[in-house]
Amino acid sequence: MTAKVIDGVKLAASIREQVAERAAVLTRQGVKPGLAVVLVGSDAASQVYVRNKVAACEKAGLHSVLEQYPADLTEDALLSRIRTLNADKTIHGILVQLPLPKHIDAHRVIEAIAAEKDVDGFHISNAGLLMTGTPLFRPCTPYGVMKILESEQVVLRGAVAVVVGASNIVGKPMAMLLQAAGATVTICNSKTRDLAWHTRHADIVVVATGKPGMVTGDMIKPGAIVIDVGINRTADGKLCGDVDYASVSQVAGAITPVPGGVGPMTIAMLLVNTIEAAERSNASGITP
Ligand SMILES: Nc1nc(=O)c2c([nH]1)NC[C@@H]1CN(c3ccc(C(=O)N[C@@H](CCC(=O)O)C(=O)O)cc3)C=[N+]21
Ligand SMILES: [Mg+2]
Repeated sequence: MTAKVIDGVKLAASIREQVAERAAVLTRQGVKPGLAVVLVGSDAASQVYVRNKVAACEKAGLHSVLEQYPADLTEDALLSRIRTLNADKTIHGILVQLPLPKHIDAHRVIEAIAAEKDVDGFHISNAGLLMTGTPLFRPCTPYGVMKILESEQVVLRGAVAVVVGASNIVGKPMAMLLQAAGATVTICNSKTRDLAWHTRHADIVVVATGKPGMVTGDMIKPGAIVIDVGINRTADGKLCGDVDYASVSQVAGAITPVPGGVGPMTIAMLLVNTIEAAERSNASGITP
């Protein structure tokens, strides 16, 4: 069997079109949705990502502000910028690009973002709301994966799902969203004994480990859907995921490629979250 290759670029484009329509409605009502993206330091990959995010905003008719600071910015200075953005009525979403330099406590920074502007969904109150079944913002990458599964018409009720990787930004919220949709979810980690035993039982496998080639074709149930969240750069500068694409694509029913799978969806869902934030502030009548 050769897996269907899921086109994340195309799905992301259609979601961004819907965002553009909602942005136009809000703008006519006098509320231009705004996103602030904050980058500390000059990591090359981070610069590419934040520029892509800002470009996607402009294309969808959102207002965006890119704030770039040198790597030696103090934590206090960053917290102070966040407080200013929290109070800025033209800004509905705030994203602080991770990772942050080591001298800055990322937890403290995330908790400083107003929960109602936390379009990454990383704030503890948003994590708690997701866990208790009343999400405000769903973290963009897992949210994008859910949209992929929906567009592939994957039945989640009663399905067996395995999430490989237990990070706060992907693995754990991914498991929560799958669980809320009725799947039976196992979260595996780097210590899991016999990872293949788990993945072979799964109808849905989501891989977010940061280690290329961790999941191979022999670990996949024939026909399963495999979602590759990994983004790794090979020695020759090419992008690759965490899944061994060559072998898995011979066994899976469907697979997301890297690039062109989950990555573009992450950006599309960031725009969705920003629109939702702006719509909520408009409905509450607080913002101009
Ligand atoms: N606060 C915060 N929020 C994030 O959402 C966040 C972050 N920090 N730090 C870094 C990661 C990474 N991330 C990506 C988003 C899109 C692509 C993407 O569009 N990837 C393209 C390829 C892009 C390329 O060519 O490099 C693709 O997979 O097709 C990748 C990675 C968001 N992140
Ligand atoms: Mg740190």
